[in-house]
Amino acid sequence: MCAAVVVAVDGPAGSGKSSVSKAASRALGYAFLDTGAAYRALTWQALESGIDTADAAAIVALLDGFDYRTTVTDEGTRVTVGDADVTDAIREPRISAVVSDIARVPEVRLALNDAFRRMIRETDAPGIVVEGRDITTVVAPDAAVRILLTADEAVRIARRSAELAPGTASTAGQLRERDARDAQVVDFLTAAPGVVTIDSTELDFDQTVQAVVGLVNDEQEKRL
Ligand SMILES: Nc1ncnc2c1ncn2[C@@H]1O[C@H](COP(=O)(O)OP(=O)(O)O)[C@@H](O)[C@H]1O
Ligand SMILES: Nc1ccn([C@@H]2O[C@H](COP(=O)(O)OP(=O)(O)O)[C@@H](O)[C@H]2O)c(=O)n1
Repeated sequence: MCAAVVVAVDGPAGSGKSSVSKAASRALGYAFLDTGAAYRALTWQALESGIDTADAAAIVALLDGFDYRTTVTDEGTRVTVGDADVTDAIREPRISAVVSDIARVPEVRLALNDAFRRMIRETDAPGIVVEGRDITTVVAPDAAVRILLTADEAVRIARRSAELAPGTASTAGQLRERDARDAQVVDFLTAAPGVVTIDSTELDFDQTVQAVVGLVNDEQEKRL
């Protein structure tokens, strides 16, 4: 039994899942778990090992020695695989381009989901905000608060483009293709029963964070 309040957040690429969830977790004094970082780190490991990401058997073979860790520092969360700090590398477009290959392998999802559930159980914070694609439905369907964070595609592409150096066109194509491929594996475009949709298309960043924090506070009040 997990004593922490679990806040599950799913949504498509660029909807604000990680930045909004991180800020909300800070405001609430909760821990934060970015599940996409683990899929990205395993992808980094595959590319580093010269493995074709379409080779599911080779990817599954990587799982055994996959030494994935996250460390919270004053500068933010650092992600390491073995001795390598991959915090920045896992955000590179070369990773985004093939991460969906890795995420569609059932053995990968089972292994990572087990690890995520363990991290949730072991948190010593009063709550934890967990974000990804299947948190509300598969990883933590019994979470106290379950949110689908969305925004119109054009807005998501504009936000993502503003972060990355390459032109909007390639960002747009990659984001669309990744969402389409990911949606074949898990449904993060429609809210499952009991999941609250927050559409941030017309909200600025702070308003979106406030919407998440408000939902959590409302839920906490109901439980008192
Ligand atoms: N409501 C919002 N208004 C404006 N910018 C936002 C909003 N939500 C997120 N952003 C910005 O959009 C970008 C993508 O957000 P991110 O958290 O990386 O999305 P995701 O994790 O869903 O892919 C970030 O630069 C973030 O600061
Ligand atoms: N719970 C999750 C989280 C991520 N993923 C995969 O990991 C990739 C990277 O996730 P991410 O959350 O870092 O992606 P962004 O939305 O931040 O761009 C996604 O495109 C999915 O392929 C997943 O399948 N299930």
